[in-house]
Amino acid sequence: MANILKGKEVVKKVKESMKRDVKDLNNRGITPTLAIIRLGENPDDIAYERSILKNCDGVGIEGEVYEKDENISTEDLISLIEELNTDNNVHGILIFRPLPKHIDEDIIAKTISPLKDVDCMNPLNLEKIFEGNMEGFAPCTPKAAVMIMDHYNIPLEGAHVVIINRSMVVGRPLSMMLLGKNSTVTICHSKTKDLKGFTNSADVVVTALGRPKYVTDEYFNEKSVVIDVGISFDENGKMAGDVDFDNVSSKVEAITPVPGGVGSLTTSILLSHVILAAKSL
Ligand SMILES: NC(=O)C1=CN([C@@H]2O[C@H](COP(=O)(O)OP(=O)(O)OC[C@H]3O[C@@H](n4cnc5c(N)ncnc54)[C@H](OP(=O)(O)O)[C@@H]3O)[C@@H](O)[C@H]2O)C=CC1
Ligand SMILES: Nc1nc(=O)c2c([nH]1)NC[C@@H]1CN(c3ccc(C(=O)N[C@@H](CCC(=O)O)C(=O)O)cc3)C=[N+]21
Repeated sequence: MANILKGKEVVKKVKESMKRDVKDLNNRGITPTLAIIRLGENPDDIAYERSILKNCDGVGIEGEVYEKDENISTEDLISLIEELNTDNNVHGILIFRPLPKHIDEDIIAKTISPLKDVDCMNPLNLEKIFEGNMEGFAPCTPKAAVMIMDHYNIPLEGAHVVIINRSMVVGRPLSMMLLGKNSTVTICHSKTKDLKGFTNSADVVVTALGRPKYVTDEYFNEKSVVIDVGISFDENGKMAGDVDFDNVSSKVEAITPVPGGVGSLTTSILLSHVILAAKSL
């Protein structure tokens, strides 16, 4: 049976320091506040929003949702972000991605104030990640994946890490963070030939396909470390990762569960960034 890399232990550490910081901020009359912009009804976004709001309550952060039609114009979205940028009661801004196809993502990313950019969308913040500087607002999901591996002492220096995902939320920034850890990184995606060949020869495999239980034991060897970022819901509404946990956990060295893995830590890291923003504004 594999070593189960639970997010819970890391979440606990992050939450403890958040509670202390919120108390200090409250004493100064500040309630740390996150503005969430959701365009349309994407189930991935709604799942994240639900988790964020639940966790906000637990630590004393105010979560405000700005739900807009997915057909909103780039101009209207820019106006909303500019209002939030100048609102002194808002400390962090999160926009769910991917954005609708007609929106100019470059302009939107540049519009978010770098000081409120809690999920690292602005190129000024992203640049730091590309340079290997992980201070400040690192993208929350890649940061969660790296923190879990660090917590459980998974060696990353010199390790071959295969990432199945090339999105701006997960795969691309994660590859840069792992380069900063001296890993050798391969990014795979839907056009990759012989995916199993790559994953079987890797030391660590990070999956973020968004396909419940798609990845089976044939993808791994006995020494594989498996970090499952995928969050989907099966036909009964039950949360599932990309990896067929029951089938894979009996073979590999270590694996993150879903729920209770990377996703839970992503949410806590986001909230810790809101507090960081509130402390520095
Ligand atoms: N745990 C957490 O905190 C988070 C979880 N997620 C979850 O991660 C998943 C991915 O999210 P996101 O990056 O936004 O989604 P995307 O749809 O942008 O990314 C999916 C990636 O998987 C690749 N892919 C899909 N099918 C296959 C396949 N059969 N073989 C190889 N590669 C494949 C795609 O390739 P291509 O580029 O060629 O299309 C793409 O790069 C979702 O389940 C989401 O809910 C997301 C963010 C945070
Ligand atoms: N700019 C942007 N950044 C994102 O990080 C981002 C995004 N857009 N769009 C949507 C996807 C999806 N995503 C989820 C994260 C956690 C849960 C989740 O359910 N978390 C649970 C626990 C899950 C578990 O236990 O594993 C919780 O925190 O309580 C779901 C979905 C983030 N995403």
